[in-house]
Amino acid sequence: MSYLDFEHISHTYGNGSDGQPVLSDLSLQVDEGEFVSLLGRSGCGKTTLLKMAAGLLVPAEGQVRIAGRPVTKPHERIGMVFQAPTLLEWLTVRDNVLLPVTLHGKPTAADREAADARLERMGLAGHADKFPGQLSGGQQSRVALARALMREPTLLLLDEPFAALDALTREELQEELLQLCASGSMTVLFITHDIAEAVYVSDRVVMLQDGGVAVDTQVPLPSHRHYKLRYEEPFNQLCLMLRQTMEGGRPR
Ligand SMILES: Nc1ncnc2c1ncn2[C@@H]1O[C@H](COP(=O)(O)OP(=O)(O)OP(=O)(O)O)[C@@H](O)[C@H]1O
Repeated sequence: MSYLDFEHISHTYGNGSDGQPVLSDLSLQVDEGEFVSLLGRSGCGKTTLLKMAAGLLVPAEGQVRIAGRPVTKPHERIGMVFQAPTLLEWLTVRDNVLLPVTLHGKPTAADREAADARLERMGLAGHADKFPGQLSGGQQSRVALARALMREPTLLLLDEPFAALDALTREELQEELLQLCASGSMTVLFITHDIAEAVYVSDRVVMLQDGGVAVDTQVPLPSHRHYKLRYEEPFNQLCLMLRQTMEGGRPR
């Protein structure tokens, strides 16, 4: 069943995008529990679309719906992670994870326990009382993910969350993200520039081009992912097709 709907979205920013539409009559449906990656050249409108899903930007034309309801403001069951972990340096790791709760009131002992449990799940037990500056980049990304999951979002929006990490840490975080999403109850929209990352983590890959959807393909891989899949033929064929489309070449 469709959970997140972009219906005939068109958007122009004015001066910032030279008056050209960034998105032009784009429609896209994401099912409940589906993990969809958005790929596309820099500036094609991926973040614009994500901001619309988050209720941070209203499309000039068209409508975004979550569970059938029009999105007009930020929705409380949405979790977001940005490229930079955007942690508050003056708060401890635990208090950063608690931030979505703190914004609505004083955290209870149960909230603090829940934050610690999330940190433990992300391999960060023992780091709760540290400050973000005392953590590595990968650990900070894990804290940002734990924070996004704190209020058990139904929709997780990720904007290149692992872009600044080294290749192996990035792969570890991809695995952790897949485990976190394994229950299948959370719908995920994941922006990345990395074709292999998009294919590895997703049920479906959507490529944006010229303001619309250029490719919308299911990922034909078993739902239980294992790193060896990255070296197999179906994985590489799909990566090649996406790369050729992104380069403007003809898809095979
Ligand atoms: N607030 C804004 N004001 C004006 N123009 C903007 C604004 N935000 C984005 N743009 C422009 O809209 C276009 C799409 O931006 P967007 O950030 O959605 O692209 P993107 O696909 O996420 O890019 P990247 O992969 O580089 O992050 C770009 O040309 C950008 O310069």
